[in-house]
Amino acid sequence: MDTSSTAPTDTPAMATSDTSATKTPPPAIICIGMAGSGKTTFMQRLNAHLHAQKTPPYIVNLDPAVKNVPFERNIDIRDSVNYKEVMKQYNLGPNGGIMTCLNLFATKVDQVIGILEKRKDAGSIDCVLVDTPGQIECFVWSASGAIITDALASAFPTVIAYIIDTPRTTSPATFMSNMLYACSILYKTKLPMILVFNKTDAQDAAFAKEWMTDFEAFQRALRESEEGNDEGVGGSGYMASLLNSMSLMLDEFYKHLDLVAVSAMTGAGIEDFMVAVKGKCEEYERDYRPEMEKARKKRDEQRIKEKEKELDRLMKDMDVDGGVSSKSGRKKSMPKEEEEQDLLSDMESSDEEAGQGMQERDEDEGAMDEDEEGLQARYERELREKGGTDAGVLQDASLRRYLGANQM
Ligand SMILES: Nc1nc2c(ncn2[C@@H]2O[C@H](COP(=O)(O)OP(=O)(O)OP(=O)(O)O)[C@@H](O)[C@H]2O)c(=O)[nH]1
Repeated sequence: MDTSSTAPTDTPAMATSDTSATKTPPPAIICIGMAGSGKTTFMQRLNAHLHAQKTPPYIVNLDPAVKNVPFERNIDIRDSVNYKEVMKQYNLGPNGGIMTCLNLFATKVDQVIGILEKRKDAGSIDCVLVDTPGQIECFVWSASGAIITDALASAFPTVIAYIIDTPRTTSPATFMSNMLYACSILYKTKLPMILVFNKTDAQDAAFAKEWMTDFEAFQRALRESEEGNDEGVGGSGYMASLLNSMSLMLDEFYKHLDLVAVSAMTGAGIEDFMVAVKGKCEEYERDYRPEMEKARKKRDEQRIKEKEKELDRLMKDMDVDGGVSSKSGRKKSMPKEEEEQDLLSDMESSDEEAGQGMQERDEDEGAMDEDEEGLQARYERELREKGGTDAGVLQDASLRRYLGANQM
């Protein structure tokens, strides 16, 4: 298979002048957002900002389908897998191609984390930036996306930056859809999240801040859009009441989020974003890491228990526990039901040994038996019809031998 799947290579990140920064672990920022929300532009702006601060980030591109990336990457999925070739070889569409590339890349995630950890230990990383495919579900809802995110989160304080296209979110319906998506990503990844309202040079994000902090303001906007027959709300009472109940439910969710208004185009709000990242990293260390470690410990314990159970079962199957004195012997301390079950299987096996159990029929063998029987019956009938013993026939030594052999 020529998917050009090679080990990820990294381009050395510039060593920072201030190695004291390594005292606090560098954050990993995973940029997720709908297609066209401005992830790449945002990363480009962030990259420029961090370079200006003399803390250049370590950049990982996980979008195999992107054509031009306007900044230097240290690790690029496109160096490991060839998106077009994957599509051709597996006969896939664009989304299937992206998912397969991510799956192939996920098999090398240990190497990627190894590279990152080496750089972290050397103190040459201040921040890891990860760009993801615009087909959000390919990353968020795929097993490989979860593997990559988990691996990163186990090595670095990881923050999700959920990029939102502000001008396209001004209607209560699209706003709510976006919030639900963010909520599901938070639930899926279980990582701290920052809502990045991008393109604020084109549309102020004040309305979003208001809707997220003042439930009544959102209700008002809902009513207005219903009266104005807004896109998605459409005068149907059902949609408005659905949004209404959802906004109540999401009220709790908003409390766990930071909202930052930025313009990737002009650079406004980037500093606020970095402050929010710092806050989320503290939150990660305080709340998320202990939870993650608890979950990992539980998973390991569960795995050990399952292994012990398997081993126990295997030992029983092999009679290593000494519970059986002989094949037909009674088994020590065995519950009645189990004993019956075991007896049944013993019977089955002894039947099999005696050749009475259910066995596959050998067709040739059966045909031969029938032929032999038929021949003997035919011969006896012949004898009877010819009046008992036909000297001529019985004198035939070979036939006598044949009859004798069959009557034995
Ligand atoms: N006005 C304005 N336009 C922006 C801003 N950020 C991005 N854009 C524009 O939005 C469009 C999409 O930007 P990208 O950065 O390619 O978006 P993306 O999310 O990476 O796109 P995919 O990777 O294809 O999903 C481009 O035309 C950008 O110029 C911004 O802050 N303000």
